[in-house]
Amino acid sequence: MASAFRPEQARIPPALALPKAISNLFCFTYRFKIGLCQLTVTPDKERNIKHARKVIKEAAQKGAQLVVLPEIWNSPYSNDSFPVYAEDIDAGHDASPSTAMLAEVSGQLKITIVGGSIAERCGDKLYNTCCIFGTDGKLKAKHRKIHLFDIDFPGKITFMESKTFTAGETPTIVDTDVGRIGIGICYDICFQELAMIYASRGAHLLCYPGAFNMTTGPSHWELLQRSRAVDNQLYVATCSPARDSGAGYIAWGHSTLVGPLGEVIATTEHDEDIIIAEIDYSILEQRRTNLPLAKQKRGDLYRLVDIRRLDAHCRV
Ligand SMILES: NC(=O)CC(=O)C(=O)O
Repeated sequence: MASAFRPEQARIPPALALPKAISNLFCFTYRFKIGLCQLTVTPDKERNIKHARKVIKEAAQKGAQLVVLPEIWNSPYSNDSFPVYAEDIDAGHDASPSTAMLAEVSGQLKITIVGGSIAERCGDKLYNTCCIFGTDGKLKAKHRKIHLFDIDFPGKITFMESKTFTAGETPTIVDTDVGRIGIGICYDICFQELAMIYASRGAHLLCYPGAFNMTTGPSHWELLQRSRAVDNQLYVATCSPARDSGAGYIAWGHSTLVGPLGEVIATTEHDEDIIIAEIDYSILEQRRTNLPLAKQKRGDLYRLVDIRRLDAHCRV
């Protein structure tokens, strides 16, 4: 069933156990294929852009209506590289060849793209930024990573994204032809409140372009995705770069789609791959009827506060 998504309908909070008769009135693209492109990334930016274009086309040929790319897919993941590869996304296509390619290809193929992330230059600041393009090739939203990856596992990995990046200030939830999508970048997945805010605003799917590593990957990557999905009763999709054992930062890989009961629907190992998997939003309603968490919450005892009034940033 593929028809236009009606964002005004999606604003209805997802507490969602909607009666079938009502949900049948909705015009979401209820069932569609998602493509998670676990790309190899090299120091050659031009090659990375060309390669991403080719792989996105392949995913679309395999039926993907929504394509997701990895975190920092056009450059190595390092504080030395971010300033060198950064692009001024708002300054037009010449200043941002990576997002120019995403705009072109999404419009040409009439697909939605959650464009992983790239280093964005804005004045004297750098951000780790995800651009979301609609089926008309237009930029629908930009998410700047809110939680910077500053961690220290002595003898294993220390990384300080805040050496180069500034943290974003705005949660991003976006209405697309393939539903209402909450966006986070990698470390953003560790913060449950962000996912809860998205769920409370009617998200069907959370997309996290990410690049976990050989320390955090084995212990946290799948666990966090399944937790965000089962706690919020929605789909969660992640997309990592493929692993390059010779790189300064070694990505874990294992891009994954998780369903609303926390079940892994599709995943892969660490090599380059395209995961094509089906999403069916009609099961959200059913799962939330089976397990009516939203109705059973004790709002008299605890409550989530949306300090930044997320609706103001919801671009439709
Ligand atoms: N790039 C990251 O933000 C990595 C991350 O979050 C991790 O835990 O690893």
